Amino acid sequence: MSIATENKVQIDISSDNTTIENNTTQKRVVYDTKNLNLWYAQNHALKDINLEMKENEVTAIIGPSGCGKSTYIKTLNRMVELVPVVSTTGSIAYKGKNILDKSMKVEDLRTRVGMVFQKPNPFPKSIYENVAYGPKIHGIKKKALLDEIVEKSLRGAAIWDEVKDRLNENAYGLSGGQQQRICIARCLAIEPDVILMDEPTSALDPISTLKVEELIKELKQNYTIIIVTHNMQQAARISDRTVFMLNGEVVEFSETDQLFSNPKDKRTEDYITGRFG
Ligand SMILES: Nc1ncnc2c1ncn2[C@@H]1O[C@H](COP(=O)(O)OP(=O)(O)OP(=O)(O)O)[C@@H](O)[C@H]1O
Repeated sequence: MSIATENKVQIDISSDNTTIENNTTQKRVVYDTKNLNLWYAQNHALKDINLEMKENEVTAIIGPSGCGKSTYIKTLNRMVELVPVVSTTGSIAYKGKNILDKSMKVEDLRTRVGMVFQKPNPFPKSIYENVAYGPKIHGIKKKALLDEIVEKSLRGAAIWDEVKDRLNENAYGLSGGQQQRICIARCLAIEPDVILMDEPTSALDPISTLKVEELIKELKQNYTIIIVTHNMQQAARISDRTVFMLNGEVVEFSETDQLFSNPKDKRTEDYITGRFG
């Protein structure tokens, strides 16, 4: 069943997943955040956040230091709960289910949602073992299947050609940029739907950064990507939509081209033109 509205937007309500359809796109909403508030003890770090993130898109989150970017992205896999003083109100629906609900098993969520961090953090193991680790934990034991997953994931992370002859070497022997792509391969090996990236290139040189950016653009064909970045040029280069946050609030959320060329809010304009932050 669908509801057609005057501006030809159709909302499919036949399943528990919301689909927004117009003449050119039909993309499912993967994360639907509604009235999210988060406190670290008394510190009100996220204030009434309302955001929709769609499948096969890159959503960038930008804003000055301390505005809540990392806090928000870490609520999307509930990593933020590792801080004991955290409390929340509101909801974050992931494919229709509220992940903040205590009945949601965090292990299940994290098999669907992978995360790549600011500093490459491979395990002190071989390249092969880094990538095979997740599938092994999920019970895959057959060597042939593990080999297949490792190769597919390394190809997916655009690093297979660089490492295929040294799979048994320690991942620490790779460059920072290569290590970050190993971490992305490790993430792909568990076949997530979503990849969260918290400043994934901030520790990388410009050439490695470019490779990871190219990779992100390719990965969005199969994954939904949400990336926190300090680098506005990066957000402009790789994302479909951009969120601008300030003091724990979402100031503006729109298509990336629109946000950078024609911001609606004066505070967004001031930030992207370098007047503060
Ligand atoms: N573990 C924590 N315990 C207590 N307060 C925290 C914790 N992490 C973040 N905060 C507070 O939450 C607010 C938002 O911080 P957050 O790290 O999310 O911002 P950010 O936009 O990611 O900043 P940056 O760009 O510097 O990484 C800040 O006031 C910060 O001090």
